[in-house]
Amino acid sequence: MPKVLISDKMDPKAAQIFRERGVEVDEITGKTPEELMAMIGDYDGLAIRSSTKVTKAILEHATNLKVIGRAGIGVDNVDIPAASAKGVVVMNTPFGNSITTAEHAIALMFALARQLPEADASTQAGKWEKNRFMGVELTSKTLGLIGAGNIGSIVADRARGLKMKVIAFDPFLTPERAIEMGVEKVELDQLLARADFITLHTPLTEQTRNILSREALAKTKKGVRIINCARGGLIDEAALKDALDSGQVAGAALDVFVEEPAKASPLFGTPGFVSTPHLGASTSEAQVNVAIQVAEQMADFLVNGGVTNALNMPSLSAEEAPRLKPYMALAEKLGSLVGQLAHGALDQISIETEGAAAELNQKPIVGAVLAGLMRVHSDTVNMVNAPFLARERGLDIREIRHEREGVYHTLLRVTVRTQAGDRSVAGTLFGNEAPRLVELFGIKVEADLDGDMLYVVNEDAPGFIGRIGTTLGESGVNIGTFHLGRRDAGGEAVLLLSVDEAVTPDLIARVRALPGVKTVMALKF
Ligand SMILES: NC(=O)C1=CN([C@@H]2O[C@H](COP(=O)(O)OP(=O)(O)OC[C@H]3O[C@@H](n4cnc5c(N)ncnc54)[C@H](O)[C@@H]3O)[C@@H](O)[C@H]2O)C=CC1
Ligand SMILES: O=C(O)C(=O)COP(=O)(O)O
Repeated sequence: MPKVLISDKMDPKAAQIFRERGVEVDEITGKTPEELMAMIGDYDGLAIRSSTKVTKAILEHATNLKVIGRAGIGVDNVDIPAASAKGVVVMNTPFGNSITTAEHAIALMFALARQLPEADASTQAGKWEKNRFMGVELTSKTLGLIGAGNIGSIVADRARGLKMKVIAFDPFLTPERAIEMGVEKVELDQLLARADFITLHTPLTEQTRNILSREALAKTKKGVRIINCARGGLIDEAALKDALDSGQVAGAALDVFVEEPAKASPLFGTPGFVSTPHLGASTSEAQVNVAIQVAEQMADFLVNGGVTNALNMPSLSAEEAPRLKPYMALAEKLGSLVGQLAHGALDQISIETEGAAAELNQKPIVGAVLAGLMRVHSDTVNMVNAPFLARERGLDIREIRHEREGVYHTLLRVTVRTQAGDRSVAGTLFGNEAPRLVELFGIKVEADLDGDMLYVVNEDAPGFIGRIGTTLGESGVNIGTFHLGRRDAGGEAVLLLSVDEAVTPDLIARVRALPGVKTVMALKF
């Protein structure tokens, strides 16, 4: 039974779903990195929010880990390259808390416009400072959206409902989408110059880090109010403090900080500054949504192999999974076959599909070919880390779909480029489910690729099959299946034998000693 650790506070629905789906679950929150390192080895899955930091060091101890599920959106607390290299799938729940977070941004915008936190504190202190708190209206003001994705577009929608003018800076926002959203697409400098309020909704990346830098803040409209419900690090906090002090920025509301938990900050106590402790996603509705989604996605993966919302591997829907399953088995076997047979460095791999195979989602097929190929050299390779490792080794990966149907109703061909030239293998599915090799290095040969096999290339000559049968018999090796193919009569012939036990070096030496034998190799599937 797969076992999952929930290491951050999560709605109880998550644990309930794991149990219902046959996944064992422990909920242990608030552990130090050292404590997490000591326990992570027991688990197949790790369910987190933003508190747990899944570092490379933790992943190194995660000997059984297959999936990390983020009950939320941002995954900047997960070292995704390290997880990918280890073959661990990382998934998030990209929509479950977006409305809630957008609402928090709007709430903070009102809090700034009407100085609600300060007015509340003053009133509850018995001061009744009616003349101290003069606000501003939102109607007709310009809201500058930095990042117009899921959350940004909900914020834009709500802001338009408040009769604000919305302008957006997002390099990936198409003009059509901007029209659909009812926003004006602008460059960052224009946004800074024009916005009365600025709200940030981008992930934290190398491009967005300090997007509101000291220089950017200096370009803002005097008296601007800024909201950040996305990620700490998007704003230079020291520069923001100075801009608040100078009055360049009239108000700033931060839900997220460079260092979290933020227990001290020069910003604290600054007039016009409002903060919440990373509460963007904290509503009961959003927490139930993300808990249910993450548990279902992780259970799907651990129990059935379904992949949804993974950040480091292609999705595989519950409908596609059964159709793709035999193709992935075929793809993995063909990848493994070329990996075992092709010698020396490979610099290019082409994965061609024809007929029915060409109509399927190609990404999982490509992932499975690469996993088969790379696993020849490492036991820890799987569909997740294979493409990553292949690219790291400089392998040029090509996907080619042929609409036409050839001799076979469905065909998958894998060709690798080696120093000795191209090497190609092809396979089909018998009865739409049984993987079958149909071509090996240009020679037609039909074979199942299963268990231990012996691969022999020899000169096609009478008597050879008898001799090899005798040699195996004398070695006490039982032949399961026997497949033959040849380029042309009297030319090069290929023999693929499945055998009931592992092929020993002694057997290889005996076969190699037979007249006419050019190559002998043990294969394993
Ligand atoms: N405070 C909280 O509790 C929560 C925070 N978040 C954070 O909100 C952020 C946004 O989430 P979503 O809207 O769901 O993400 P999304 O992926 O739907 O949208 C992000 C947008 O940022 C844009 N973008 C990327 N690079 C950019 C750049 N250099 N300049 C301008 N725009 C750029 C993208 O094109 C995309 O449209 C994430 O960082 C997420 O972690 C999400 C949920 C809760
Ligand atoms: O979903 C996100 O990106 C968030 O930042 C929410 O964080 P949380 O799960 O509340 O710690």
